[in-house]
Amino acid sequence: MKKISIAIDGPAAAGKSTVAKIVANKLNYIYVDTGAMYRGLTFQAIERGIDLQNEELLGQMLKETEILLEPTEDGQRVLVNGRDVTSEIRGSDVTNHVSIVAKHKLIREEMVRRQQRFALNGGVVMDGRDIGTHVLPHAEVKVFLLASVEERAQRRHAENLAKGYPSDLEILKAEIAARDKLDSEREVAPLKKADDAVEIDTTALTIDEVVEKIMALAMERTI
Ligand SMILES: Nc1ncnc2c1ncn2[C@@H]1O[C@H](COP(=O)(O)OP(=O)(O)OP(=O)(O)O)[C@@H](O)[C@H]1O
Ligand SMILES: Nc1ccn([C@@H]2O[C@H](COP(=O)(O)O)[C@@H](O)[C@H]2O)c(=O)n1
Repeated sequence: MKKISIAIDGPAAAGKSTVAKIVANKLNYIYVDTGAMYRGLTFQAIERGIDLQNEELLGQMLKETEILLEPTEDGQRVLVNGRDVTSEIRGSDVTNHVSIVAKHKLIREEMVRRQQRFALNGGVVMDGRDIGTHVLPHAEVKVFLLASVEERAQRRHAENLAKGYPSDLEILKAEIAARDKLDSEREVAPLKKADDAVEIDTTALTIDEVVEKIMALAMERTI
């Protein structure tokens, strides 16, 4: 069967990585979480005390930084220069600063180059903010996942509580909205639905229902 590329974009906590992982497993494709790459770089910059507005310095650091995404049983491991930072990059410090790092042109150009290399042979499910518009503009399947900000915050809140992390629903909602605003309003490759993407509002859909819809699109384009 032909191996295609599937691009999944959308705002924060819309369910992109959850469904992307399941679809990739079902199709035996590789899964690329591009947000984890921006998060990995942000983690390292914060740790080194680098000014996140300093594009030149961040760009230089990225050139010297290897970011690996390794598949595991239940998801993926993120290695930054060989160091496992999988859980550290999900912390609130990284989450609340990553959009500053991700707005820089130099950073995006290099990240996009690396992401395109992952997809060279097809057979990839990639999620992010600019996959359908910039990284894989020729992807056979493009999906733009949406859900209301209340629903997204509620889902993230439930996830935090299940993991035993402290969580405040109102703070989460404000953080998600702030990140969406930065990601949508930046000059370079903003969060935006590609003209040819299929929009799926997941507010009232289960994970399985969303997966089914994406699998149906994939089957149409694979045959
Ligand atoms: N359709 C759905 N119904 C209910 N819960 C969902 C649905 N899709 C995803 N979730 C849950 O919502 C939370 C956020 O999902 P996920 O991490 O996949 O979002 P994301 O878009 O990848 O987020 P981010 O952009 O912040 O990386 C998770 O706890 C996930 O289990
Ligand atoms: N293609 C992408 C992917 C992510 N970003 C930026 O990274 C942040 C974290 O992404 P998550 O999917 O892990 O939440 C996101 O808010 C963006 O700032 C991006 O710019 N492009």
